[in-house]
Amino acid sequence: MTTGATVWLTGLPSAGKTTIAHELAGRLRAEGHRVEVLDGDEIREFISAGLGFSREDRHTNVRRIGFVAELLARNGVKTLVPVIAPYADSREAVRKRHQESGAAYLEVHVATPVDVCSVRDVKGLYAKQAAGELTGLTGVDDPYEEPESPDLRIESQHQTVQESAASVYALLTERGLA
Ligand SMILES: Nc1ncnc2c1ncn2[C@@H]1O[C@H](COP(=O)(O)OS(=O)(=O)O)[C@@H](OP(=O)(O)O)[C@H]1O
Ligand SMILES: Nc1ncnc2c1ncn2[C@@H]1O[C@H](COP(=O)(O)OP(=O)(O)O)[C@@H](O)[C@H]1O
Repeated sequence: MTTGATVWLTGLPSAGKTTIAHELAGRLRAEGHRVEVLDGDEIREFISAGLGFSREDRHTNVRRIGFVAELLARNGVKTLVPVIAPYADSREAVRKRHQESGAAYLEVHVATPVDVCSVRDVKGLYAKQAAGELTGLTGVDDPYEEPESPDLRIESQHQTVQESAASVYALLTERGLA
C-alpha cells in the first residue's frame, strides 16, 4: 500500500517510543509498506546538530522533524517518529502542517508513568538527573505537556512490546492506512 502517514509517538524518555516504532516498522515492512523511522538521536546528530534542550530548541527540533515527516508522508511513506515533543504548541504546528497538505497524521501518546520510565532508564538519564549530573530532564525537572486528545494512548507498563505495536497497527487499519 502506498498511502503515507506520519505516526508521532510522544512520551517521556524510556516510555517505549523507539521500541514500539521499530516493532511496528518491522511489521509494516513485512507487509510491503514503505517505512522510515525518524530517530530522535539521529536527527539531533544531523539535521538538528547544535540544538540543546531549551524550550526554543526543542520547538525548533520538533518542527524540523515535522517538516521532514510531512514530506515523506505525502510521498507514500509510513513515517514513524519516536520523539518526545514535550510542548503542545509544537505538536499542534506539526499537525497543522500535515492538515494543510492533506497528509495523514496520527498522534500516539506513549503514556508510561514517570516512575516506570525512571526504573527502565534505558539511557541512564534519570539516574544522572538524580545524581545532580543533568538538569532539565523531561517529566522530572522539565515540562511534558500531555496530549489532551491523542489518536491513541498506550499504557506500555501493562503491555508487551508486541501488544503496544499491535494497537498502533490497529489504529492505522481503522483509519484505512494499513
Ligand atoms: N534533558 C533531556 N530531556 C529529555 N531528553 C534528553 C535530555 N537530554 C538528553 N536527552 C535524550 O535526547 C532525546 C530527546 O530528544 P528528542 O529530540 O527526542 O526530543 S525533543 O522533542 O527535542 O525534546 C531523549 O531520547 P529518548 O530517551 O529516546 O526519548 C533522551 O535520550
Ligand atoms: N509495551 C512496551 N512498549 C515499549 N517498550 C516497552 C514495553 N514494555 C517494556 N518496554 C521496554 O521499555 C524500554 C523503552 O525504551 P525506549 O523504546 O528506548 O524508550 P523511548 O524511546 O521512549 O526513550 C525498552 O527497554 C523496552 O523493551
